[in-house]
Amino acid sequence: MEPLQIDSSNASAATELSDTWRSEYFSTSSVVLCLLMVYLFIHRWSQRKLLAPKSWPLLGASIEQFMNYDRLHDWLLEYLEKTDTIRVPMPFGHSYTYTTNPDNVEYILKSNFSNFPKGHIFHENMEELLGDGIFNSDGDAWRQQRKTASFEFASKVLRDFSTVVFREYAHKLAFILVHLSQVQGPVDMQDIFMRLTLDSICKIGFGVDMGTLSPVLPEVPFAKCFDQANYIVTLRFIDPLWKIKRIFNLGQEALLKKSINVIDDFTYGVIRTRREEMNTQESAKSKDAVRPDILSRFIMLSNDPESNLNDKSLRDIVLNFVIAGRDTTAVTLSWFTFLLAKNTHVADRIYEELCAFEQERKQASSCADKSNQHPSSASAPSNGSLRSSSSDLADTCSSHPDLATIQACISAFSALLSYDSISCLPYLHASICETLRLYPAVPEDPKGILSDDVLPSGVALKKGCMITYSPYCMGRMKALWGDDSKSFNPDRWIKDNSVQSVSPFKFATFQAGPRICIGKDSAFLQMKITTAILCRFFTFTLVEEAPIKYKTMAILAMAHGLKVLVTPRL
Ligand code: HEM
Repeated sequence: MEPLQIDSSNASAATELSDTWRSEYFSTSSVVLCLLMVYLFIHRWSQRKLLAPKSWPLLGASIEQFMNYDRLHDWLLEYLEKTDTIRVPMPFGHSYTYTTNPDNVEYILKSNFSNFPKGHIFHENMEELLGDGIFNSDGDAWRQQRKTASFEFASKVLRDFSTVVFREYAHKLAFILVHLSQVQGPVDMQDIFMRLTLDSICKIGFGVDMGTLSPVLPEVPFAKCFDQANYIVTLRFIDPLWKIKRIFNLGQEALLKKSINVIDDFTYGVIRTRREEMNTQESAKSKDAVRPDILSRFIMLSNDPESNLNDKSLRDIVLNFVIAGRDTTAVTLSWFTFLLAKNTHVADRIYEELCAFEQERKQASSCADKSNQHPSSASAPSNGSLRSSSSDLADTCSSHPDLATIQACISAFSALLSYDSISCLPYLHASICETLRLYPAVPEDPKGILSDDVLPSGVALKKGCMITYSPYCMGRMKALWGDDSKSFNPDRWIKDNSVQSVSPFKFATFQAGPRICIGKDSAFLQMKITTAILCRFFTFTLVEEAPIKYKTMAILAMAHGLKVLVTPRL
């Protein structure tokens, strides 16, 4: 066989061609690369004076945001301290604007309210968890729920019912702490507060006894899945790929699906039970059928075909009230306890206020008892003659602090706490406000933008993007609270021995305007009753090795809980 002949002139031509092609390819690539570098350089250079996060083409500032996700609020604060409104560019030309300017906040929440609904981005991101509930709806759907819920919250029946429930559960909590204080080792107060508020909102909201607040601290799959779902839907705000992950049921989105199933099973179960109770002839006749809980009112409303309320709407309503009533109050109580553990002088002042309150109340009730027995002798009793059996008990408590007497003291003290009586605890109230200033339960509150707009500070807003006012950053701004804005100082709230009200557009922790938090008074009622008992009977010591930091999600929860040592105090 003839060997294959290679035409050497053809081969060298081919080599030459490929060399030329290669060198052209490399030089073109080098030019493109250089142009890209120049473009990137100019892109970044043109932003050198920008006080907001700098962007990259196509990606916006998402890399920087992702890298700071665990400390998102403080990352924003670093920028917002330089200028009160910033634009954070996101991938594909989208952007989030953040503001801490009270005039802007008033404009968004009140003056031009109709241009800043929750919007479709928020609705879409939150839909699996919140559905079309009050937190996640606009227009008529929101108005209808707001009207019914406002009516409920304004009722004295609900207030009285809530007071009894809050007192009962706070009392139960204190007994559990007495028990746990005898056991060596730290207690996770955030977990306990979550149980407290879950049990109370389920009782007040749906008339259901959950029993999660019990000395054995049982596992609560609903609560675990609820927290997981809350975290994952918040993550969607910075993850441009979440929809793809949802379609293919990948990663966090797969976990979300599982969590939602558990949540739904629980919620539909609550609705079914309540509906059955209301439908049975026997309970319809009993006075229990007209329980003052929120779900019962909505179920009654759903019987009217014009209301358009079905089981799915009731499910959404239930979950929205759980997120509203459970997490917000529990995390505030956790941050409050954390701040007291770090500021023992504040804990001591609250304790003194509560001891004085206890003394006064006992004297007042003793006076009332005496005047009931001897109406003619009501005018001038001497202090010495006013010793009631409960103050005798207090003496016993101090001298013999065994478990049974501590518990008896707690019970006697709890009985003094009512809606009216707790209104005269200014320092305690101020300490809660101060906690909410530094650690607002809803740290960032985003709104959609319906049409192009300009904020009072002059910043332009683009239709379809998002504007967020940041209660977390606002609470820490020197420009709003002075040089000591980052320190915990309840006295800043007090003038002439009473708590000063502050504009809700500056202290925006409960939002403001037409969508202001409906449960604000209820939250204060529960927080004051609970903290009064806690501060009167316990001290809390932080456990060194446990770092306290927040987890970035819709609610400002502590990432690793709040591990403390609890010591009874008499
Ligand atoms: C420390 C406790 C609380 C804080 C800091 C707080 C804060 C807030 C904030 C910032 C909003 C506006 C959220 C948004 O943009 O939609 C809100 C709304 C709301 N809150 Fe609260 N909240 C607290 C407790 C409660 C409680 C205990 C309830 C009821 C049980 C409640 C019921 C509601 C409801 C129903 C809304 C929706 C109002 C609407 O959109 O019209 N909140 N709350």
